[in-house]
Amino acid sequence: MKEYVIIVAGGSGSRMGSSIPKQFLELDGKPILMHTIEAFLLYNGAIEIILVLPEGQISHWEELVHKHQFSANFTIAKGGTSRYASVKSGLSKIKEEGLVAIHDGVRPFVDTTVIQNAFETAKAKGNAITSVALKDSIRKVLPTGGNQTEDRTHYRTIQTPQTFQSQLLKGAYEVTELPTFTDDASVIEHAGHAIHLVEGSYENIKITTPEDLYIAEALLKKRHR
Ligand SMILES: Nc1ccn([C@@H]2O[C@H](COP(=O)(O)OP(=O)(O)OP(=O)(O)O)[C@@H](O)[C@H]2O)c(=O)n1
Ligand SMILES: C[C@](O)(CO)[C@H](O)COP(=O)(O)O
Repeated sequence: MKEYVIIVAGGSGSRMGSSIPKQFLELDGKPILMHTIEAFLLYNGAIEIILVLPEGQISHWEELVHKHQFSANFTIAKGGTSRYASVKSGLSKIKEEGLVAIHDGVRPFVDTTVIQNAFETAKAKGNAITSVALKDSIRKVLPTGGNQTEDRTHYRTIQTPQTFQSQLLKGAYEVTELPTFTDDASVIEHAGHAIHLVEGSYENIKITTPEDLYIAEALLKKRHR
């Protein structure tokens, strides 16, 4: 079955507060987004890559590709004003049926085992959503004020890749966008499908706020040892 990955990098990175979108910040002398692309090429050198970029940053990306002599093949799609709109734009580039992984451009430490497991489960069950167990205790903040303890074994932290049979995902993305959608699992759940969780990795961090860059540097150092 044909394999695609839509790498969503259409955001502005407001929580990072950097002068350029965080997906273009350098780690080990190379933009974060290039590390993410390479992680998928390591899994499958022939995977079809769709890269979703902010419309106003496409020429900046092209300059970076030139500067770093980055030779990967990819199709560019224009990002939207929400993650949902960006994924939808990426999906419009898929013409042939297959399996599609949706992955955050700012999760460069995803490894081959996680990607492979997600594709295999999606092939068998229709979808595969990577997740990890919570490490901290959690409390629920009540609308009436106050808070109460919750059993953390009832919860999982959700990551990407989130992988799907392409027709199933395209169908689900025809529904109206809800403000509560923060990932693709929510979209297909809303369309009535059961979600299949697969194991992610604690190293598969989403680079979101400035301190995540220190964690990213440490993870890179560990990999180079
Ligand atoms: N309109 C958007 C918003 C987000 N994303 C992508 O979705 C991923 C996860 O989103 P997040 O970490 O929230 O990125 P930003 O939206 O850029 O960050 P922030 O919410 O801090 O502004 C990122 O790779 C981001 O580029 C996207 O493609 N299009
Ligand atoms: C898709 C995601 O990375 C799963 O954890 C997350 O939902 C993205 O959320 P964000 O608010 O766009 O960072």
